[in-house]
Amino acid sequence: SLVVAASEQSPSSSSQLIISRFQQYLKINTAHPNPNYHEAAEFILSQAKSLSLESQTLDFVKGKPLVLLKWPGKNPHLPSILLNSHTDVVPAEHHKWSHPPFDALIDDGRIYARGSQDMKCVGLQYLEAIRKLKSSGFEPTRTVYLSFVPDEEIGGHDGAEKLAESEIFNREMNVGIVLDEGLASPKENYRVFYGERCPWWLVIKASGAPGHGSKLYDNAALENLLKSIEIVRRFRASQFDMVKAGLKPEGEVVSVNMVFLKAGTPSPTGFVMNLQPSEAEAGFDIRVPPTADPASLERRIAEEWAPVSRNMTFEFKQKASVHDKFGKPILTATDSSNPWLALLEGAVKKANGKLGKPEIFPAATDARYFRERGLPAIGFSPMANTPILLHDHNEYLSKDEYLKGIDMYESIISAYASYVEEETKDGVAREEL
Ligand SMILES: CSCC[C@H](NC=O)C(=O)O
Ligand SMILES: [Zn+2]
Ligand SMILES: [Zn+2]
Repeated sequence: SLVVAASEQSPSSSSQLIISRFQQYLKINTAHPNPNYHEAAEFILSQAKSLSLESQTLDFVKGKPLVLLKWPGKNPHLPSILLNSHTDVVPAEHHKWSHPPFDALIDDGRIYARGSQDMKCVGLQYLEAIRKLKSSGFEPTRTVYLSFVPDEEIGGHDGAEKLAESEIFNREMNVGIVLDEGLASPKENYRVFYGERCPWWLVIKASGAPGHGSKLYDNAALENLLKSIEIVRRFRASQFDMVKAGLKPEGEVVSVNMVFLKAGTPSPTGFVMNLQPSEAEAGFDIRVPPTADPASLERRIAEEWAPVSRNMTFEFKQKASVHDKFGKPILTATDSSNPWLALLEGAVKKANGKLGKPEIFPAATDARYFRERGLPAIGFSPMANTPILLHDHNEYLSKDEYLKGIDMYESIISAYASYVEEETKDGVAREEL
């Protein structure tokens, strides 16, 4: 007979099912500003049901469901593992893509879709790895949680931040380690992150006397703003030069990029051309490494970028703290005090992958909300030999890399969920087993 039982399906047809589930998730349009969170939550819940995972939907904020799944461990007293992923994606300019961003079409082995790298891949890879572990009979010693959170791309305030400060997180879940997103790697090494830069979104404003377009005079608003922009650009170049010279990795310098410029007196045909405006402003996306001195950067902003002496003011639209409440940089330990990094490395190796040196993530992720609470959090998205296309046009992930990533998580989750030897250096058990 041509009928084949599901359990006897060839590896290739089971791969096809895995890929088609990924496509299904990618086709749900969860782009801002109107993400379809409801459909994404339904999809995740249906996957959880097929895996017999416990599930609940947390409605911290109306219209923004956060799905929490649980795979109970044999020893519920051990700290649990949290596998986090965000369900939202950034918008796409449809007409600039070679393949529509929410059709998840496959071309030449590549799956094209917004979210294919950032980070629907990871969310579903966790689940596919659990599917494989379950069918192999694996039983976790530690409890494994999975959180599918909204709003990462707009700051995470109604998503991961709410979860991290919730009653359930702090009283019930007893999380000991968090895995969250990383970045693709164009080389054969996977990248791994132990911290991230803090976003400071700065707006500087200049004001000055208006004047005739023909008049040369000091302290015009635009003149003053341009002086600041020149100074900011010099600083930007000094930071970028260190990266170009190989003196510092990308995550360890301050980045400053101008993201808007606003000035001029509108007219029906554009702007009034013979009037120097009385106000001008510019916006900057600044990223501050946890290793930088935030006070000296703030001084630089107040004294050089927006000085009162040039009639300038400034305001932060976003200003994440670089230090924790003890004044220490918010970083996950990379030494032997943190067993999870070595476990990750070993697990990746076991699945025939290679891990690069731990880095600081250049942008922001939800991991910071967990690190702020003193928990170790590691950023990792298993995509090697892949160009970094997050937030770009034609974001894609190859089928093969996606499938390989599932093997990585199978190895990682089994290592993490089985890990019990938590001992201090003198051999005294730190936890009661
Ligand atoms: C202010 S939080 C912004 C978070 C966003 N994260 C991913 O791109 C980022 O811009 O890094
Ligand atoms: Zn992301
Ligand atoms: Zn993103």
